[in-house]
Amino acid sequence: MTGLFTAAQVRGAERAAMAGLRPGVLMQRAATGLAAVCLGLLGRAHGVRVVLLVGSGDNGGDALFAGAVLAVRGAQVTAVLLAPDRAHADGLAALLRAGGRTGGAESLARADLVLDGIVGIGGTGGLRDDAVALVHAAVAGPGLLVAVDVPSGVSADTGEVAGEAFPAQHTVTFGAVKTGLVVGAGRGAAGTVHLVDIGLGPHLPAPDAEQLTDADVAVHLDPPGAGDDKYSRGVVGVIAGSATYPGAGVLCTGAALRARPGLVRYAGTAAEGVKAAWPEALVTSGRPGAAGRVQAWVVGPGMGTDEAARSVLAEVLATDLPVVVDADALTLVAAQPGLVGDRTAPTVLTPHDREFARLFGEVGGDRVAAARRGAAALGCTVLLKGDATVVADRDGAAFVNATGTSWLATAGTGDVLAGVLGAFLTGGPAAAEAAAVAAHVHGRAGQLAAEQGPLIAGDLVRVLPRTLARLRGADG
Ligand SMILES: NC(=O)C1=CN([C@@H]2O[C@H](COP(=O)(O)OP(=O)(O)OC[C@H]3O[C@@H](n4cnc5c(N)ncnc54)[C@H](OP(=O)(O)O)[C@@H]3O)[C@@H](O)[C@H]2O)[C@@H](O)CC1
Ligand SMILES: Nc1ncnc2c1ncn2[C@@H]1O[C@H](COP(=O)(O)OP(=O)(O)O)[C@@H](O)[C@H]1O
Ligand SMILES: [K+]
Repeated sequence: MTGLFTAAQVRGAERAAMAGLRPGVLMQRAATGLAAVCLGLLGRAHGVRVVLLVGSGDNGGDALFAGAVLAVRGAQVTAVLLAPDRAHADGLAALLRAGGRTGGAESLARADLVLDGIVGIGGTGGLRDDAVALVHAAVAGPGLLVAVDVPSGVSADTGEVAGEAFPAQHTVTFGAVKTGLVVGAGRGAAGTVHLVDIGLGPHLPAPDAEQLTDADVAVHLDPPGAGDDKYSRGVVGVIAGSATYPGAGVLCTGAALRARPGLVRYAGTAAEGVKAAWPEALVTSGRPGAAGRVQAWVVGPGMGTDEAARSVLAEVLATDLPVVVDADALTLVAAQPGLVGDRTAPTVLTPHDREFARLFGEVGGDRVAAARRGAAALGCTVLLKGDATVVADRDGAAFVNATGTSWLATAGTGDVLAGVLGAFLTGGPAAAEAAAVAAHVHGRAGQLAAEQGPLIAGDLVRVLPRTLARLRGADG
């Protein structure tokens, strides 16, 4: 797992680490690591033009010391100081000693690399006007955009951008990954995140949220053993689609079958379509109770929101089985929250932003807090979809998904996610982790399918076996 941390948590760890170190050591580690990443990105230093955007805090200090390292290696380094009388004095002296100089924003027009040291974890509110003007000039220029610790303008804690932010292609972050680099608008502004170890590890508290790695997911993908049969692999029940629109039922059932093949039962009005597409599924057009025993239900995609759908949903939610509540079922729960309020078995709600708003009010800029708010309000697990899907449990535990591709923004991919999630809910991990595993697998399937060009939802189902085989082989 990759821990995600808030600015306050990182500052606390910094204080503890500093207690045993000479002043300035952590900044030297940060700046040396930053310069090494820049050298790696540039391929060489000699003759390369580097421009530093320098605010008056330690973030600017990091940029100045890294600039000094690059200048010693032969780079032409120019520091643009936002507040010349308040720039980090030792950092500026080091840069000048190394042959660097100070200059104006016009240097950005010829930069090979721009280091954004305007503001890091000490930022508050929207980026100020003078900083915004520099960011615009950097974007207009040809340089590779690299943020120091956090792209200026991004909230390190939440990923919110109040106003504008430095649109980094790479972010070199120190000590720990901040939550705001991987979620919401911050994810888009951060580009590729590089973590530089500055020795905070032993001093960091439990993380604010977590990201699963391929290896974390692989432990939940054991192949069947000699003693397994179709029932022991988990029985998923799917209620999705309608006679007129069977697609959601076909996608959801196919995803459940492909994700963790054991047994999938389908109950609903898309029975004919599902039977034709998936002869492996046990299909009934009757009510959920007629489907036979299942270990987890997926209910909602394309099922409609009429009284018949409401009554089917109520029947499923009245069981003591884990349930994935998706799409139309979310609309029904928004109208009647009591449907899930009394459940003790795991319930995972999987809204996109509009569905979330109907249930809990607008998502807002802090997506992790929003998911936590929803989970606490209904005592459920909430999987909030997005380019970085967030999972929050009712106890506050949270995951931010690290996989995926914007090619997933196409109809029906959510139906596939619901089916995959149903499959993982039948065994193994607890609800929140199952949801995080499903989002991870779904994102990897999207990446794999997108290698062949634009994907449609059915492609995700087709590549699921190969996705799982690849993940099973993951060792880190
Ligand atoms: N923690 C660690 O382990 C380590 C931390 N390290 C580094 O220290 C950094 C934190 O440094 P920090 O505390 O000095 O704050 P920082 O991010 O430079 O911000 C303060 C500056 O921003 C300005 N400013 C504020 N808001 C603004 C806005 N909206 N728009 C524009 N400007 C704004 C504010 O201006 P002022 O309010 O003072 O006028 C002041 O100039 C951290 O991110 C990392 O890089 C590493 O060196 C080593 C280990
Ligand atoms: N821009 C994007 N980048 C990455 N993933 C996305 C993006 N847009 C949507 N997704 C993912 O695609 C899926 C869409 O689900 P949903 O909105 O329910 O669509 P549908 O109802 O058509 O199935 C979710 O898993 C979501 O996280
Ligand atoms: K920065």
